[in-house]
Amino acid sequence: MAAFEEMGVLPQIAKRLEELDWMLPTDVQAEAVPMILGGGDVLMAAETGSGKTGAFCLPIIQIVWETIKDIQSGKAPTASGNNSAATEPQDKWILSTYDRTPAMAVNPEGTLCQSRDAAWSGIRATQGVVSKGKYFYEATVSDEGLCRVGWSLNEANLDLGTDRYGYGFGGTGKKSNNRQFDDYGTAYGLNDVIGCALDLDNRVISFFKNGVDLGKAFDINPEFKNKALFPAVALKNAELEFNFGQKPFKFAPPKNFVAVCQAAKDCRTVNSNSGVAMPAQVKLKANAPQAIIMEPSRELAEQTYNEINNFKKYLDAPVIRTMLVVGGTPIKEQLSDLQKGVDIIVGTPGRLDELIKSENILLTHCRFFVLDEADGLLQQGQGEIINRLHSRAPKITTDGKRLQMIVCSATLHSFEVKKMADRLMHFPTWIDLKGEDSVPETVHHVVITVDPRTDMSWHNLPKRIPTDGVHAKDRLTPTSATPEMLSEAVKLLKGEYCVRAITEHKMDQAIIFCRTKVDCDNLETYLNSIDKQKFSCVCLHADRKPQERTDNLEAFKQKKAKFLICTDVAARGLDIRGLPFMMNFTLPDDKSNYVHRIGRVGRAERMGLAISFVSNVPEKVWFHGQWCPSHGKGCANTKLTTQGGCCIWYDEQQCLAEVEEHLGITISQAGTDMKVPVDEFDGKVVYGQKKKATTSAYQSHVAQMAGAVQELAVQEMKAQLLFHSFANNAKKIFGSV
Ligand SMILES: Nc1ncnc2c1ncn2[C@@H]1O[C@H](COP(=O)(O)OP(=O)(O)OP(=O)(O)O)[C@@H](O)[C@H]1O
Repeated sequence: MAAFEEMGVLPQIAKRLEELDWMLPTDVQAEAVPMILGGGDVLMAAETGSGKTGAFCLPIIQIVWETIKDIQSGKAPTASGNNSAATEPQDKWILSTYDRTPAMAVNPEGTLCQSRDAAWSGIRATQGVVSKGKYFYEATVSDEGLCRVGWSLNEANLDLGTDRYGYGFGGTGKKSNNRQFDDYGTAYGLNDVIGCALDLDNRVISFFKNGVDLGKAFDINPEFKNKALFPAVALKNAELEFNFGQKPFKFAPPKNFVAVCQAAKDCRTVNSNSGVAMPAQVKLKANAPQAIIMEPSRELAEQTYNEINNFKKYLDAPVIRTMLVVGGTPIKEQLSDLQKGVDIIVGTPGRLDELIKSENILLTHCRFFVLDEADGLLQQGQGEIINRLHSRAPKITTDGKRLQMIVCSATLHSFEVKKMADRLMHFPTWIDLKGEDSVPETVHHVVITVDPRTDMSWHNLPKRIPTDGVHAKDRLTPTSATPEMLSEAVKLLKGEYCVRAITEHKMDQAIIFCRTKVDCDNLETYLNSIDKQKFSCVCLHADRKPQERTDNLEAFKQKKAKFLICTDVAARGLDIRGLPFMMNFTLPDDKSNYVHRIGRVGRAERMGLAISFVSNVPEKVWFHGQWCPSHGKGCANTKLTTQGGCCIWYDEQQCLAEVEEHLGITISQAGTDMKVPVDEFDGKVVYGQKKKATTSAYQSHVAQMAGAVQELAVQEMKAQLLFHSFANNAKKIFGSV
């Protein structure tokens, strides 16, 4: 418990972790938790099973709880984002975090404001100018959306230009005062720079677009002669960056005009709506979560959702409300749950996108956007949804804090992820505990070659696994070694080898990954046909109904079924405590999925064995691309894709070479007797159990350090001798030293 509290984790959360037997943070947690608590975007890459889920869930739960607690207790946030009831700086020209509408977010520096609300939001500066002088400031449109910029009195409403106290110039090319919208200048948008000129001597307001003078926009109402005018802006789903003169203007101000921040003291006024802390202006909205966590599969979303509910057990006043948003569940239920209120949402991309697009989930309060298994999400083609959600989320929250993006996976080193990070993240910190993709030491992984030319047992197997039908139209004669016959034989042998491996290692729990859904179904049929008890198994793939998927995964976790047969949908993230074995019936198409698949074992320091069956003859397999009208369901087009069909010749040896090159290792081979080569240490390992130290940790540490300590002693001795000879020589030359 102390270790997590030392990292800044709340005692209520640390108490729960102790009950979960999490005595120490894992390496990635020790790095990531303080980083995320401190704010900022984080990219974390750490081995499978290294605790990444906890690394991002714990700080998010804590910050969401603290934020809601502050808002409910009326502690107003300050521009700097902390919650002290401090006043705003009286001498600086910044955007006021108090004189604004709740949905208008401001960055801690007070120079950038943004609203993602469907309604207009407004804000004014902390200071204004009065009586005489010619003043100027610039506003740059830094994100698409609607905006009106200009000047207004303190009593103006924040929807600039909709009453007589405000004077605005909108992106639609219209000026606005007293709800009068007239054509003026030209329209403006993303990256345009609007110069706002206020001539108090002649009582005139004018605007500039990218340095071009658009002429007089308003004569200021003489009634306001002794009233201060403040820089002001109204936004609708847009973002604007202000320069009150603290840095060089992009376009020179007109002659005799000075930056508004250079106004003489007697011509400046502090915004009375600003300054001392106001009652909390930030209001919570039922369907506006503080955190959105995106997962690549419903199983992983459920798992993370359950973990969060687990971690927050002792947090109350406020209770953090969580919600699972995945496809395949009635949307009506989700809509009513959203109206009851939610603070953290865990979901899959499709359903999240649907509910956010329809504004059933609002992003106005979202301060965490998490992409778990990020490279997997990009591989699934979810990049567009990620961009869309990110663009709709405010980059600065309503209490002045920056949106935090957390991106994690065990295999993050892909160009796609780096490109996305550059595009969406704000100076992210990389927490990279393992460099390129690697396999945890707790995973023993081996390859078993499948060669129907040397192992002829496929000719007379007592039971044959149903095969995937790609050779249904081929003439297969067992005596002929045609590519088609050998390919079909590979399929038969893999079924046999799977049974052989289970028997040899007395497997009582294993995940078996197949390349296609039909392979999963065939293997399930085959194992059940041999011995429903000894080989009890369930399937997990996208063609199974959501409820069946949930039930099957639960049956496997409860050990009611010994084997979980699945496609890559389960490759990432699934956490089955102490899982001892996994098998690759066929290697995955994507080499990074190899790490994710075998990473289902060897988690939380427990040992695991991963066996991959790799054919060394080409195998004809299904490949249903976009062109397949049935997306593979009941497809019988056994032609090759090059002939408009849905099959390819799969070169598994090539896949293996890519995996080995990707990991920079040569994966050890085992024989068709399924015996796994063990070194002297491995012989003592029990898969599924924690690594037993062969000696006490201290002894093995001492043994390990002995050489280095010895070397140090020798160096120390040499240094002493050198010093004495130096001292003696110096004495001879200079007398006493
Ligand atoms: N600090 C800890 N102490 C003890 N066990 C932990 C700790 N952190 C996580 N675990 C356990 O380790 C297992 C793996 O954790 P987790 O699923 O978060 O790993 P991961 O890095 O997300 O794996 P993957 O890359 O496969 O998604 C889980 O069973 C979890 O309960």
